[in-house]
Amino acid sequence: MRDTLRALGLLISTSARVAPGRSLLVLLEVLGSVAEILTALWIGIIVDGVIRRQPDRIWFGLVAMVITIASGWTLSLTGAEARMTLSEKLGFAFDRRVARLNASIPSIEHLERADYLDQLEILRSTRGLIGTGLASLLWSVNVIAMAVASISVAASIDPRLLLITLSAIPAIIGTRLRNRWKARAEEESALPGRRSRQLAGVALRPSTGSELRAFGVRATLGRWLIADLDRWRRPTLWATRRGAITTAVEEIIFLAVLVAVLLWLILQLGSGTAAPAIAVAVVAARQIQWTVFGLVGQFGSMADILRNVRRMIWLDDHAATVGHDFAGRRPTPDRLRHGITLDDVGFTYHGADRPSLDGIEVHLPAGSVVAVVGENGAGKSTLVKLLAGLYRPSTGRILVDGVDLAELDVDDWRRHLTAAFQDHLRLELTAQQAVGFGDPERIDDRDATGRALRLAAAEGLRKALPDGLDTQLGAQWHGGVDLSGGQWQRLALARAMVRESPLLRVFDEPTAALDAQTEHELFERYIEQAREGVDRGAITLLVTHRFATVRDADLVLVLDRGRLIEQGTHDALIRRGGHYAELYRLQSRGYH
Ligand SMILES: Nc1ncnc2c1ncn2[C@@H]1O[C@H](COP(=O)(O)OP(=O)(O)OP(=O)(O)O)[C@@H](O)[C@H]1O
Repeated sequence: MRDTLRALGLLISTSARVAPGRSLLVLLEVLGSVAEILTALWIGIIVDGVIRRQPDRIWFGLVAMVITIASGWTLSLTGAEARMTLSEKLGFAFDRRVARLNASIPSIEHLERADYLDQLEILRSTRGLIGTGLASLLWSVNVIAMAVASISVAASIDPRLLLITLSAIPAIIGTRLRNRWKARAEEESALPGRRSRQLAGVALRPSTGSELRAFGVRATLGRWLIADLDRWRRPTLWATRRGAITTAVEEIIFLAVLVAVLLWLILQLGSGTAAPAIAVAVVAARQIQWTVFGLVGQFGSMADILRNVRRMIWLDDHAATVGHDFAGRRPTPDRLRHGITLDDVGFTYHGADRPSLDGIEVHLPAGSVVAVVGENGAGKSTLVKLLAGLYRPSTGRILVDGVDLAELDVDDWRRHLTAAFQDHLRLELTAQQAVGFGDPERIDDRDATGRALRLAAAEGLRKALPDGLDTQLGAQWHGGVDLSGGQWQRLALARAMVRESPLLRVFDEPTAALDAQTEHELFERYIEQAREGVDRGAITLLVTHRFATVRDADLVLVLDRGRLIEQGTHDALIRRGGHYAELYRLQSRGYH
């Protein structure tokens, strides 16, 4: 109930904010249709005037009816126009709200959570429904008014007609069932809906097209896509079919009740003079049916809308919970004096049954170059993401010069770091923008981009592009050029070099698509860069699989299945003759 009230509040406040005038004008449509109810009253007066042979009553009824119909139409048309515009504006407002919400969450966890993505998918597939929320809410007032009016009219004709309202009971039960089925169908469709869009995307992307063709799996993918589309539509079809059956049953019950009540009336009134009374009773009975079913149906629609507004609130609440973990407001210092300390840090991904990082205790000294090595799945990227503030540790703390990272303003912290990730962005913009993205304030700064390209050893790439930095990237755009995997990676590296004086630079296997020699050269450049930032205490953290590259690092961290098993300089670790020394020996043998 509390959730429903919150949903109603959100609906009304958002409507009042995005279209205050139209939110009021929508009421005219309601007034218009309430006015039309009066038509029944005027007909009654006209009929009465005819029976009693009173021309004044007949004229009064006729004039009142014409005025009512004309004003009802005018009000309805004005209100309907307002309703349509309001629906659009409200729908857009909620779409924007979802987009803003997604962008505002500081963590990336929500983008990996199936339940969050499912709710988003449902909101996407029911897009537009929420837009009709306020109009539908006001229409409910109208439907209630009509129901009260028609029930009162019926009661004044013959109280036995009220028995017809009993047919609302199966309609209420049916509506509740239909809503439950619909909600279940929405939940069940979300996952196959997301998957079918993903499969369709895979089939259409040029980067995946070659693998699909090379493996000859296009037909298989097509079959899976059809199966997922089927799984996506089936729950809705099932709910619709069962819904139609319950509606038919309700209609039959209603007809049975109607016939029974009318027979009772007819048998008691007898024949002849009772004909007009029976006609009025039939009209009143139809009116009751219309309003009762309208009322129940209206509550069904409102339940649909509110269910989706509640989903939005669920997303809001999720964002607020995540926001709570990122509520720190302290500014990031301009230089590191001591360094970054990981104090018993552990991290478990949402839904995972074991931690990806466990009990990490290490100090990254200010001004150092730190290398992180370990086998696939050891937890290297997770560590980098924790340091970048993309997740918060599940246990322990990360201390930046003794201050918990959670206490720092996350946006300010990110302004003080720069990163190149393994799964880097392929920004299909101009080359200038794709690099300039590394510092939002310098997206169009050509000097900054030129410097960053030099530092990333990617100047050759600029020369190779037909329009230099103005070249549109991506073959799917007019005049766009595609790049090789290594070239994209160099752009990502250059992007990480745009920000001039970061406190933390993280490179998470940014050179995996480059050859070992190039990686080595680049790593030497990183070290040069790191030495330049030494007076700021800047830390450079490099994740790599190639051990030869990390020899010059000040500190090497060796991760194994989420635990930090060794740390020290390359020489110290080799002397120690442990896991690192063993892996280094194996790799050196492999390369020579
Ligand atoms: N989003 C996620 N949800 C659940 N588990 C995850 C997620 N990302 C990674 N993991 C798990 O966490 C563990 C550590 O992954 P991580 O990506 O940090 O390893 P890594 O050392 O960087 O591996 P690689 O060298 O292959 O990049 C792995 O067992 C992985 O399956």
